[in-house]
Amino acid sequence: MAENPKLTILGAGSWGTALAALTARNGVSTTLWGRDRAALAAMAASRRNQRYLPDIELPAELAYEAELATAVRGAGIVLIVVPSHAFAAMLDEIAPLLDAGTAIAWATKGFEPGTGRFLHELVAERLPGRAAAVVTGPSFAREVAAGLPSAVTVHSDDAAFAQQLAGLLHAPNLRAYSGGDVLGAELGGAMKNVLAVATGIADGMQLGLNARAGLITRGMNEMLRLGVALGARPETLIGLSGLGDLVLTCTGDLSRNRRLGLALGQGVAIDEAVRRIGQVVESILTADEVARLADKHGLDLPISAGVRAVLHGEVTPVDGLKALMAREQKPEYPHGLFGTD
Ligand SMILES: NC(=O)C1=CN([C@@H]2O[C@H](COP(=O)(O)OP(=O)(O)OC[C@H]3O[C@@H](n4cnc5c(N)ncnc54)[C@H](O)[C@@H]3O)[C@@H](O)[C@H]2O)C=CC1
Ligand SMILES: O=C(CO)COP(=O)(O)O
Repeated sequence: MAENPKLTILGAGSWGTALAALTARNGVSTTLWGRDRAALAAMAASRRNQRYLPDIELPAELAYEAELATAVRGAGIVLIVVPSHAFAAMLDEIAPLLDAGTAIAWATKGFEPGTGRFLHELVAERLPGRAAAVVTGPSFAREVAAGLPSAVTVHSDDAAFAQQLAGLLHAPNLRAYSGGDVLGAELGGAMKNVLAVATGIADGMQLGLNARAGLITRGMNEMLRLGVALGARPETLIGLSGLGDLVLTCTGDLSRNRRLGLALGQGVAIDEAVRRIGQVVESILTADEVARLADKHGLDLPISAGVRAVLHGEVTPVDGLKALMAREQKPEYPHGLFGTD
């Protein structure tokens, strides 16, 4: 791959725009594609993403392209940052348009809705034979775009590609690490969104700081048990993509998933809460897929299951909490630290 590959970012929401601003500021030749031509033209003219990051001035070096074929042509790396429900269709759209050597990366957090398949599985199936990497970690778009200190991680089976992409993202105020556990990195980034709803609900109900810490810790335990059952490495789950993003999203009010929980805990109806947030809230789809994976592996993940039930209106937040508190008393680690013995 070229030493200074052209980077094309697909998805001009908050995170796609923030990443594009970051790499363009880093001197990487970056093109941003979004499906909304008018919004993209307005961004090019004003150098602002008025809807998603209105306070951020975008770098003059950032290029915009509304034609998908033109956007991906000649790209060394295509980085996909659309919501998970649009991910598979995005892969199908670009498949016939990509140059032979173009590598694929994604910063989407979630699974294929309805199947529980990981996004890397979709990439391997629809764009076989290409270097592939996930970009994840605790990183609110607005803070990255504002240049506040952050850390992310890039995982790939291809160590050289993970290292190369991390190098393109690495900046004076952004530490980009790399690793080789794609599944673990994806699982943490997806599952923390569900757990953020749980802590949001507890905080919305004003249950106190002890409740929040208990939920984060037991939520981490659920992530470890599911992750290890699926083949993730425990160290990935206690790293930036798992624990790091869990802490951020469970405690930071910039999180849309946490804000959904806060609203539900305050008695707001789910449709109204989603309308107020006005951006993608991945937990709504991810909660079903976590439940599907847990069932498949015979795991009882009570916090994640409770969030799913609340999101489906099967229980109220109050009853969901009562059910969690009424569970049998038991050892903290009945099956060993990672549920492996
Ligand atoms: N915002 C953040 O701080 C972070 C977001 N992420 C992840 O990045 C992904 C994207 O999230 P955001 O940019 O935050 O969402 P957003 O709600 O800010 O923007 C979503 C964008 O996706 C576009 N979009 C929706 N459906 C599409 C389709 N079918 N085809 C093409 N584009 C489509 C929308 O037009 C919009 O530009 C999510 O999976 C999210 O979990 C990951 C890390 C940080
Ligand atoms: O993934 C994120 C930060 O790392 C963004 O979280 P939300 O999608 O909950 O806003």
